Amino acid sequence: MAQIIDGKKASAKLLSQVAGDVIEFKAKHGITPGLAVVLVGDDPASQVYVRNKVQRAEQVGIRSIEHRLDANVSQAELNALVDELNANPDVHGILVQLPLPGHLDEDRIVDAIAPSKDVDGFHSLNVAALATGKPGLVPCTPQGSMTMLSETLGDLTGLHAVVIGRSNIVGKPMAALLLQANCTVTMVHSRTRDIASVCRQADILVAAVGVPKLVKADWVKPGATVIDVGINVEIIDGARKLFGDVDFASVSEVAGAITPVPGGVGPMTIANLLANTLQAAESQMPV
Ligand SMILES: NC(=O)C1=CN([C@@H]2O[C@H](COP(=O)(O)OP(=O)(O)OC[C@H]3O[C@@H](n4cnc5c(N)ncnc54)[C@H](OP(=O)(O)O)[C@@H]3O)[C@@H](O)[C@H]2O)C=CC1
Ligand SMILES: Nc1nc(=O)c2c([nH]1)NC[C@@H]1CN(c3ccc(C(=O)N[C@@H](CCC(=O)O)C(=O)O)cc3)C=[N+]21
Ligand SMILES: [Mg+2]
Repeated sequence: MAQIIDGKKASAKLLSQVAGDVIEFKAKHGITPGLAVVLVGDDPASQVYVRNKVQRAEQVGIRSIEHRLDANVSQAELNALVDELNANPDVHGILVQLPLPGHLDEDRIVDAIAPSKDVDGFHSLNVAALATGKPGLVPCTPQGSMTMLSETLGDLTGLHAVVIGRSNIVGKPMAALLLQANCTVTMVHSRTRDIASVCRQADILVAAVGVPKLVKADWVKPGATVIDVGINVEIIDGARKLFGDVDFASVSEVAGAITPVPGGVGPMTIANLLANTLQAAESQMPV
């Protein structure tokens, strides 16, 4: 039976570090770090995440400001809000919850955010910084996954990491961080041939797909470390249940260590968002 990597515990540790650093920041600068969360439309799943983010922010002493916009908001109206938040000195971090409704251009909105306030690390300049190993804001989910990997495995040098999924928000930045940590990195996706046999070579297997229970026991090398990023919601007998991209019941009998869903990557994502907000606030202070 695999070791269960406890994301709640890891996130509690990071949150308490951030809370301490926020106290220092306030004492030093006399202001409170602020995070603006922009939610367009009324998708219930997004509302849950946004509520979680706002609650955790308050717990660590970060002021959070929620902006809810109608699903029909125009590109110009959303851009105007982002411009206003960019100019507001009380706002140090800006997160626009994705995905946006289809009539809005996600790339243009993300690139409208001031790079120094881009706590998701999705702005083109932060993407470039990550790709070239320069300092910048790093996406929260991959960052949180790396922390759990390091705590589980120590130095990752030379390990073969396979990342399933190539999205800009998870798969690609995850691969960049693994490469930076000296892993040999393979990316697989919906067009990969014989995906099971590629995954079976992995010492580290990261699943960021959005297909419930896609990864089966025979995709996993015995003893491998499995990071399950997937958050798939199903309603079973009227109750809301979460599933990862990994078939936890069977894979946990083969893997050496595995993150559960819920209680794995999700809580670490939020803790890293708040760590990034503090980092962003620090970077905006006069020297
Ligand atoms: N825990 C957390 O904090 C977070 C969780 N998530 C969750 O992670 C998952 C992935 O999110 P995201 O990256 O945004 O998703 P996207 O839909 O943007 O990307 C999914 C990727 O998976 C690939 N894929 C789809 N089906 C298959 C398949 N059958 N076999 C192999 N590859 C496949 C796609 O391939 P192709 O490119 O070829 O289409 C694509 O690259 C979701 O469940 C999401 O909810 C996301 C963000 C944060
Ligand atoms: N701009 C932007 N940035 C994001 O970081 C972003 C986003 N858009 N859009 C959606 C995805 C998804 N995401 C999650 C964050 C926390 C949990 C989380 O806390 N999950 C809990 C369970 C929460 C529940 O009950 O649903 C857990 O896994 O234990 C899940 C998913 C961030 N995302
Ligand atoms: Mg996506």
